[in-house]
Amino acid sequence: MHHRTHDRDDAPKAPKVPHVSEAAKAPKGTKAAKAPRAPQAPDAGPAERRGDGVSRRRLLGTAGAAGAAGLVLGGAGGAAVHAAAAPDPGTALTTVGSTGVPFHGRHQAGILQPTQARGHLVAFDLAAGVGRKEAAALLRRWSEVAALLMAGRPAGGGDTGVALDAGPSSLTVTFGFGSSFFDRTGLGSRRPAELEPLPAFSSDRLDARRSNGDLWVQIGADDALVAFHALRAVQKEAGATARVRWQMNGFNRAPGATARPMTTRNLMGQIDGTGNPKPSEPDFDARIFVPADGGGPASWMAGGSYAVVRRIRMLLDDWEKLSLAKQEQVIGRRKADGAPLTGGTEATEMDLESIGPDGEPVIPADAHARISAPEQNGGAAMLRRPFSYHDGIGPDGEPDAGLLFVAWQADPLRGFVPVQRKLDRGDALSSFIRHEASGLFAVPGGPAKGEYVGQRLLES
Ligand SMILES: C=CC1=C(C)c2cc3[nH]c(cc4nc(cc5[nH]c(cc1n2)c(C)c5CCC(=O)O)C(CCC(=O)O)=C4C)c(C)c3C=C
Ligand SMILES: [Fe+2]
Repeated sequence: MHHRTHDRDDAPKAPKVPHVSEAAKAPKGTKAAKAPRAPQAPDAGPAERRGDGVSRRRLLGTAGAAGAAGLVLGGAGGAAVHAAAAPDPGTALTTVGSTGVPFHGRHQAGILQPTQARGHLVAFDLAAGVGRKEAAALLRRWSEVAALLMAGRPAGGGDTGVALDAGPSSLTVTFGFGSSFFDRTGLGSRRPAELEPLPAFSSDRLDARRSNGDLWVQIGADDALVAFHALRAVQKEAGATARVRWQMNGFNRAPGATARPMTTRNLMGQIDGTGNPKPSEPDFDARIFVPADGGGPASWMAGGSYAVVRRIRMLLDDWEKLSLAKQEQVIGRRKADGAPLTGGTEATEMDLESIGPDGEPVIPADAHARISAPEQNGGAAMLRRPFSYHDGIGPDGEPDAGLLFVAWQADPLRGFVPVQRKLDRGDALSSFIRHEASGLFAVPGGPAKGEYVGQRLLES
């Protein structure tokens, strides 16, 4: 299978997918939304998502034509599927499989890229007796395998073959360090102040066994087998050095599922991601990434970011009993199109001053979108890049489903913490959600070529 890469000249050089025009080649960098408050990169729909200038309609046209050809040739739906792996490169159905993300770069992959259709979040604890040297060797092995898999290549000796016929499918593998990693490896003096444990919130119902961890890996791909393959490879490389502490599996809308590029929906049915900071905004980098000028004990974090991970259960049986109008009041935005209750489109700014004929604010005082907005929190902002999850029905007879909330910021004290403090005090959504697990991880900047993730911490 031929692979395309999103951007950057350090990407593996591979032939392009035939039938995708030159216009489909990815421009450098992540494309920024143009309209104010437009959906930002991680949640934008396929054309924006890929940053490749191929319109959704155009992709559909390609897929439609190739699918039809498969049906004609094979005479069955299954044949159309197999056409993607057939030797004739002209039969590619879409670019979903062939799209790759570079492993090397200023930031690790898996932060700025659009959320993928499938995700795995895994925390590991170092085994007893393991120290800095073994941890460094593990990060080196993990980096090597991630680079191979993200380029659509096998993991090396003993590859399981699970992803054999697929391209990289926008696979990203992202690595982070929990606070306990620094104690375990004798690196306490290098622990960033930003990794100070999150404060307790009154609504927390946290399960310690599914929280935190020495190391954290986020895997995302637009194909479930590609994601699983990467998960197994990462677990295998952990070997005797680290063992899984917890694992959570998530999903998002598949690219191409909607008729036009759209911000994704969560399991409550809301368009979720609209208010995210946009890479085009002047303060985006400062809000999301650690600056290079540190020079202190945590200067190894330059270009990195802090990931707040929360497993947030949705109390769907209760939520689904609410009328549409009530649901919209809880969020402050319309369910159908994500527009603020004060009108316009999804891209329109909320008018937080607007008063309705009943004398009440049109966007209620306890509406989630009002309370969490940066202008209500001294400018605090984070890049939300979540996966939904569904683990069947819980012992309480209710769906064990919700959001694997992953928020990225340069400093949790200027991102997640002040916003969650405010939400904890009076968010209308809080009756319908429960925070069940939590983690905070330092995610270093991306590796340069020849480097592994975390090398600047582990070898200097
Ligand atoms: C502490 C941070 C946040 C938590 C926890 C959180 C949970 C959570 N949110 C939704 C659904 C929506 N959130 C929306 C907006 C929004 N949420 C946060 C922060 C947290 N959310 C922020 C900073 C914002 C943006 C506010 C703004 O600038 O306008 C929305 C509206 C659409 C959008 O902007 O994304 C929805 C819907 C759920 C379901 C949830 C927990 C399960
Ligand atoms: Fe939210």
